[in-house]
Amino acid sequence: MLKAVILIGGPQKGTRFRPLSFEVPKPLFPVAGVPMLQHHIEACSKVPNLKEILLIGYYQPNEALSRFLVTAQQEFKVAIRYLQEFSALGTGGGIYHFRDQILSGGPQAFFVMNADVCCAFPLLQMLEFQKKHEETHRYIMLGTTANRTQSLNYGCIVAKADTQEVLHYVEKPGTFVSDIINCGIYLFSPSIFEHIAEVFKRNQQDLQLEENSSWQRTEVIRLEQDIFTALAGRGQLYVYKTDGFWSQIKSAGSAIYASRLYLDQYHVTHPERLAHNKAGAPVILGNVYVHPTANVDPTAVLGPNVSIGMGVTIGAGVRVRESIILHGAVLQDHSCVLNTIVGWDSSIGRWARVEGTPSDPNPNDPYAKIDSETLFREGKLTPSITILGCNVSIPAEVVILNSIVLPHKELSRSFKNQIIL
Ligand SMILES: Nc1nc2c(ncn2[C@@H]2O[C@H](COP(=O)(O)OP(=O)(O)O[C@H]3O[C@H](CO)[C@@H](O)[C@H](O)[C@@H]3O)[C@@H](O)[C@H]2O)c(=O)[nH]1
Repeated sequence: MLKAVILIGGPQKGTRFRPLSFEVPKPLFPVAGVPMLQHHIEACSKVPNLKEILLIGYYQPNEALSRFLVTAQQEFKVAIRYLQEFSALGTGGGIYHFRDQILSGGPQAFFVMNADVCCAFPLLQMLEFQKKHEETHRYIMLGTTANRTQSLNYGCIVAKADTQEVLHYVEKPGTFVSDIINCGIYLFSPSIFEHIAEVFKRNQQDLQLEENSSWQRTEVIRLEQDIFTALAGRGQLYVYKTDGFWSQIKSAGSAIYASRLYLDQYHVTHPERLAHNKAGAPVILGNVYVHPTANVDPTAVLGPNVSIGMGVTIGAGVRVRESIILHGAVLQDHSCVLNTIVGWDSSIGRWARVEGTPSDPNPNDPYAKIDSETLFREGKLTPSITILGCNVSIPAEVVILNSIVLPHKELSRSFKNQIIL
């Protein structure tokens, strides 16, 4: 029997996702028409004998999460539970704290996945890789190739060329270590907890020596720095390299990029989710997802890379490209929306133009990843995609460019490169 754990983090971690994470926990933000987490869950549901998925995080239980769990369990016919950490315990501390729940029922192995990645999830291949070398391959991490500069933003893996044994692991190094990076998806045998227990005990001893020590700190354990670095070179940790698509989803801009990757995958996995050109329907360019309840005027032009949410209304002559339109939004006649996320229930007036600047990876570098852009550079807002928070109202005939608009704002004029509070 197998299990899977998805590390969903908690509220303060989603800062690069504001103002969207005000409304919905980041792991539930829709990517290619479905909550980010649903892609992980669907991949797990295709693994034979995977009996349970545990979401571990420090969000307060909330209605959106509970509703999602109920629907996902029904749709994917797999048990899913949310386990709440009392505070952020780190990527290793969370699974250690809930080790009894993970190990109940006696799984031979379990997957651990970061929630904020988008990926083809080659879980079956990882399992096969482990099975082939049962004696040694206790812990497998998914790796992919990045370019030299960007590799510094990730966990870097040096592996033996023939066996793929991890010889050296450095989390976000200061100088170049390796162009193979950690994708944040692992397959562990239960014995991983022995290694985490060692770190836990060491933390305890260290804290006993300190004054004003806090009990909580012994429980904070990072898989990357505390476990992988120590396991490297000991013949137990291996990397399975994938050439499939992979990206982090840290910022709102990367959600649009991740949507593009998943929409492309829908040609194989969910062709029914892709809109097609037909008589009396809007013009579709490239990959577009339209929720069945959306009301789109046949003279609108959508795509490429557009996701239209539940109950959205799109008027005559509207143009949408490289954007996510969240549920209940209204795009009035002849408005134009490019490289933008339009928040829930927002409305864009007639002939208005809402536009952002994409932060796509360099298309000429096959290993380039999306940069998780910082909000400000040299005191100025970096040009990025435009984000309208929920219930924002944009008047007719204005231009909103490279801006972030906080929820419930009623704008009265054009704006450029601004955060509108
Ligand atoms: N439950 C729980 N989850 C957490 C916690 N801290 C982080 N997470 C979750 O763990 C994942 C990793 O988050 P970060 O700690 O922010 O790390 P990172 O900068 O994304 O880097 C990690 O992922 C990269 C791939 O995307 C890796 O390259 C890198 O090595 C590392 O594993 C995210 O899904 C986040 O929600 C925690 O205390 N508790």
